[in-house]
Amino acid sequence: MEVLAGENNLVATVRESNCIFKFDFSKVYWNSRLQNEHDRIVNTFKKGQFICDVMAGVGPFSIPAAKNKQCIVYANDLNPMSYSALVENIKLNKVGKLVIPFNIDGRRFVKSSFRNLVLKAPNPRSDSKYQLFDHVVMNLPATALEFLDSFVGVFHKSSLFSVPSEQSSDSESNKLHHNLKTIPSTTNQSTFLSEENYQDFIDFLKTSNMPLIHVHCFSKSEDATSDIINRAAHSLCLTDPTEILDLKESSSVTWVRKVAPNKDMYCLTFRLLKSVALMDPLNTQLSQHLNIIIL
Ligand SMILES: C[S@@+](CC[C@H](N)C(=O)[O-])C[C@H]1O[C@@H](n2cnc3c(N)ncnc32)[C@H](O)[C@@H]1O
Repeated sequence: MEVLAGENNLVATVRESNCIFKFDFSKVYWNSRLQNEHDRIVNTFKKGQFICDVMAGVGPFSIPAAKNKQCIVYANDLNPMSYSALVENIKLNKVGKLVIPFNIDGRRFVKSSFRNLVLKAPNPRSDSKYQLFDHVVMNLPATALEFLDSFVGVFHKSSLFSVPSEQSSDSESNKLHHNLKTIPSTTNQSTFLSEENYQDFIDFLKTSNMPLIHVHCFSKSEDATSDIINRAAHSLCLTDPTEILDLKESSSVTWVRKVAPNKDMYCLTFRLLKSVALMDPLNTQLSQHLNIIIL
């Protein structure tokens, strides 16, 4: 983007969904054509739910979710400029008690935020013993389907209880949890590390709703639904793509907008399968590696 005439200043203040967003157009992503899509997704959230916004930008899903639905949102963006604008917009909209901002890669964010939420249990807002996200939003249409591999094994013992190789995200989230008064950090996290507690968590999962994932993508295919489901299934290590659509009440492929004559943007919504979340990520990586060698 370039200024052709007038002051060389691309800082804008925009109103959307009862919220204010301030950002520098030349440094971050903003598209007012997505307002309907932002509203459509946020309208599916129920009051007080837990949201994981993996590619949050300057906050057009996260901030309305907090301000209009009182959701607790873990909001992340890899671009430091987006992160700074997100932090400023959290302040502008006075949702600092509900939105926790992060500035790390999306894959790492999925793993660490899922683990942190489970380990921060119990949730004082509900009777539930452990807390899971209710919704995950992934709006990076060019590659977000590939990021679905971060959910493989996200609740496997090794993902939940091993010490992460990079500590920064955890210490940052611990610091931020102190600001988030609605979820006090637990003092005795080590109790979750035992075999017995992991079994307790597995029993909890048996009767729990898994998160709904809303992942944006592009497709040029005439049969966009099959194209998108096949690509998602591949990232999720599913041999049968129809498994994604098994839970028909919660799965859908929604057309969002045309971005070029032969290219459309869609949103795939599906409930994370327990079998995917509990897969052993090491075995999966090994079998994928072996497949590559054999092929
Ligand atoms: C299409 S924009 C969407 C932003 C916002 N959700 C919205 O609807 O306006 C995609 C965002 O993903 C961020 N991003 C790109 N790669 C990323 C990654 N590996 N991890 C996390 N965020 C990433 C970009 O900085 C950008 O802000």
